[in-house]
Amino acid sequence: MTSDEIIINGGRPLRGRIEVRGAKNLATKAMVAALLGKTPSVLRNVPNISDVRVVAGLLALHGVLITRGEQAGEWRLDPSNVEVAHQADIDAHAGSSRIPILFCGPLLHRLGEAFIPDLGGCRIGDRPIDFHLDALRNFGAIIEKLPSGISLTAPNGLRGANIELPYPSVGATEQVLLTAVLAEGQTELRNAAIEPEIVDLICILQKMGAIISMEPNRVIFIEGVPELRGYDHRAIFDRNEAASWAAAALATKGDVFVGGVEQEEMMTFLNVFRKVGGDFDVHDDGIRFWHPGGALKPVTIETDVHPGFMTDWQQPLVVALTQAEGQSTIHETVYENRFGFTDALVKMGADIVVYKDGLHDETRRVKRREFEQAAVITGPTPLHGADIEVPDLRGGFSHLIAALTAEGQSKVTNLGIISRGYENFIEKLRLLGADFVYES
Ligand SMILES: CC(=O)N[C@H]1[C@@H](OP(=O)(O)OP(=O)(O)OC[C@H]2O[C@@H](n3ccc(=O)[nH]c3=O)[C@H](O)[C@@H]2O)O[C@H](CO)[C@@H](O)[C@@H]1O
Ligand SMILES: C=C(OP(=O)(O)O)C(=O)O
Repeated sequence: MTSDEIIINGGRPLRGRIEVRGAKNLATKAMVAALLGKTPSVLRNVPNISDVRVVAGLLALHGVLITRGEQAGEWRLDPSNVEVAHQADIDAHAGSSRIPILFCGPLLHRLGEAFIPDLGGCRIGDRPIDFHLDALRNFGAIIEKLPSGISLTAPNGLRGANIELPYPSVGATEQVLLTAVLAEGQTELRNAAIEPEIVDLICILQKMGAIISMEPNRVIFIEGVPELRGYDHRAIFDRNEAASWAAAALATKGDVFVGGVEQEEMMTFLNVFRKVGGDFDVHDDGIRFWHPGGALKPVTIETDVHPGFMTDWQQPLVVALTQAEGQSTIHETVYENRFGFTDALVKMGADIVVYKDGLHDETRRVKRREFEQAAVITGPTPLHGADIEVPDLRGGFSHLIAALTAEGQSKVTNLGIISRGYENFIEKLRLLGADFVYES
């Protein structure tokens, strides 16, 4: 056995308590924001995941001194000596994560130049960066495409801009925020993403001295300031990790208290969880999710930008839907190719049909996006163990859930991808009473 695989004996409910950590989709960006400060920043509740380590490596290459605090998950980031990194060293980070694109604005402000390696992240669609590059050009950046990344300069500095995003992209909104805060003059961003992690990033930037106001209808105003200081901040909890463990509790007919989760950011997920037939109790220190017995019910879900049902939640939930009585439909409107993970579930006995051009009937005639896909899940179908390979982060977690739900033994390989976004998931499985063999 290698440390990249796990053998799971399924069919046992998950029961117990685990804690979620800070969000991958905030902590990594907060680390980049530290580059903008004149003084060191302290970030708490940082998850021990590989995406965080990738960003730490890139920051270190640019001269940021990173030290760990006494408490688990506390990081101090000192940007006093930011410097240009060697392109060859940066190249080593190519394909590792999506976060490097957010270094553009901060490095242009600090150094007047930036080299960004080719991006990684989950392969769930084309994931272009045109909105990022258009916004940066609006601020005054000059961008050159190189064989292994992009190089940027700003010979005349960066100036506030009027930007309207064609779609409320999370990354492009963060790009604009991280660039506008130190740009000269005002920036108006329209059609911005307003995910809770973006609001948390805005809180961090405000602590640093930025002036940012969130207006109705996805408009954000930023008044550039000449300098920013460091921040002290506790990262918002990871909504995706929380929803994943909740889905695991439901699919395995279990009962899991997920500590550190707050209701407000989970509202849309909680509604769906209840409609499917799961139950939950909100406490001050977390949310308990359980399967109350009886049949699960089918649902129709459309993934969307916040406050809609997040695309990252659909993959874990699909496993629970294989156990619902009747036909569920998921319309995926955020990414054009996010159902690849269902092949493994079908191999395990699920009845799932993917419609690559979307599904259009009397209830849904109009496509919201050109590339929509849909999956129809008909249940309940018993799942049986199989050898399966993790395709991407959330798909990988859904494979773990499927193996935990299935009767018999499954071997899940390529586990490393799951460490990109789930801290200590093996230990958490142990805490919840899962039956498995894993050798680190
Ligand atoms: C590290 C991180 O925070 N990842 C999250 C972030 O990804 P990420 O920030 O990459 O996702 P975006 O919100 O930018 O992407 C949404 C849509 O916009 C399109 N698009 C985006 C940028 C661009 O320049 N051009 C373009 O066409 C994408 O192809 C996609 O169809 O938000 C997604 C949507 O909530 C989540 O699934 C990811 O977990
Ligand atoms: C798609 C995801 O992440 P990334 O943008 O880092 O690939 C995710 O977290 O599910």
